[in-house]
Amino acid sequence: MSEVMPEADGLAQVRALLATGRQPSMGETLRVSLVEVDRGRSVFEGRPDASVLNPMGGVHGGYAAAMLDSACGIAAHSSLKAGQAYTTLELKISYVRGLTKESGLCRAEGRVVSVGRRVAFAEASLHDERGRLCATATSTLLVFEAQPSP
Ligand SMILES: CC(C)(COP(=O)(O)OP(=O)(O)OC[C@H]1O[C@@H](n2cnc3c(N)ncnc32)[C@H](O)[C@@H]1OP(=O)(O)O)[C@@H](O)C(=O)NCCC(=O)NCCSC(=O)Cc1ccccc1
Repeated sequence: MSEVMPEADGLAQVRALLATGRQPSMGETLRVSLVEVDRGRSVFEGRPDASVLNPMGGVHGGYAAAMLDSACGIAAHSSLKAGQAYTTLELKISYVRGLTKESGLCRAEGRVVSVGRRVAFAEASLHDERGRLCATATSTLLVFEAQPSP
């Protein structure tokens, strides 16, 4: 994204991605989509199915982790100035309720807590189609100067 619009701020970059209607490859693999973005806020949706189960038959914990990491990351991205980049340093997940292939359309909403010169903090929560809280996350992200593309 920042490679495509390096002169734009984070919100403009994410909005440009949203406008294409395409998802990065991880989103395509998991069939998880960014559906909303504002400055400091993002929403992802996904419908877990039989392709994302763990050996116990529940939804693999990585599915919710991927949605929550994405929600925290894009919430932080949308708060950045032009020329800044970021990456997740740490992600803490609380699995409150198990997801199943019957959970329906799940929504992960991310929110930035603070953005400093070097570190951003974000949090996210994931609800199932019935509106039940299934998982929460807190994330620490490193903010750094974007490297120009070679
Ligand atoms: C069950 C508990 C851990 C604890 O809940 P508590 O503190 O006791 O709370 P509470 O009693 O309020 O129950 C809440 C609701 O849960 C239901 N329920 C309760 N017990 C069971 C049960 N035994 N089985 C099924 N459901 C149970 C209970 O009826 C209630 O539902 P209801 O309101 O009646 O409709 C809950 O926090 C949870 O499910 N977290 C999600 C964990 C998760 O999904 N982790 C990620 C996947 S792991 C992975 O992938 C790693 C891996 C990968 C690859 C290879 C190997 C491994």
